[in-house]
Amino acid sequence: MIHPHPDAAIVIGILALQGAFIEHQDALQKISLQKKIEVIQVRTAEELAKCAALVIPGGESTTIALLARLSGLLEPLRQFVKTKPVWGTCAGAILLSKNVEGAKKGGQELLGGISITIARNGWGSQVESFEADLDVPLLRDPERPFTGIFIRAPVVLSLDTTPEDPPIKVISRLSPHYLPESLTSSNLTHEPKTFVALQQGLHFLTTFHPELTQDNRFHEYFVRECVLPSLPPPLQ
Ligand SMILES: NC(=O)CC[C@H](N)C(=O)O
Repeated sequence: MIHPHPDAAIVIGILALQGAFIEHQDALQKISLQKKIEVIQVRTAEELAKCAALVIPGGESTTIALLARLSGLLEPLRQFVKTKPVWGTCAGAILLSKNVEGAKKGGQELLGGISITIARNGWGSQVESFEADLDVPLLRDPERPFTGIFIRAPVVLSLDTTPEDPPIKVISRLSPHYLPESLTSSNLTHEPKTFVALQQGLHFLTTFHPELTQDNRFHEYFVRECVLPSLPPPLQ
């Protein structure tokens, strides 16, 4: 393997087919870790090939998948997910899931990557969108809650890991009282439905929109815990 120069910037792509990709680009560019980060917008397989990691933004997962297919990106994205870190936010979280409920008629193209079943629009339509303070014990300044912005957000229905899969780590969960009646059940404390930020191996998933706040601690977490560990030495 040819090791990139230790001072080479880490190229992180933002899938820029549809949705809130500019906000992710702004948030990542504000991160000051020990490595330089170059953020590029990805619309082609050639641009994807330049990336060490990828963020799939919020938007409409069916539209993003359709545009990915039309632009010849769907298969390159599926291959990328097999070896490099990907963070999916909201619609991106749906695309990163192995299974989806509430998909559009005729089914929904997914990339896989995180072994969960997720429900599109789990809280309902736009009018059920909400904000919630999240506990973030693994982020910088853990005593400071993170404002989660949930816009027609998906809900994690189940963790479907097999013995061969990396374990799923819950990074942040929602207080059960935010769950809609339709999703509540007796044993809420360990319900996957309260899990709103998950990590599995190098992949990361948030069902809300960190990029719509001025708080880039989730962006820092993704780079520190998913991107840097995926790089060949001495870049780590
Ligand atoms: N804010 C969002 O990304 C919404 C996701 C959208 N409801 C979907 O199903 O893809």
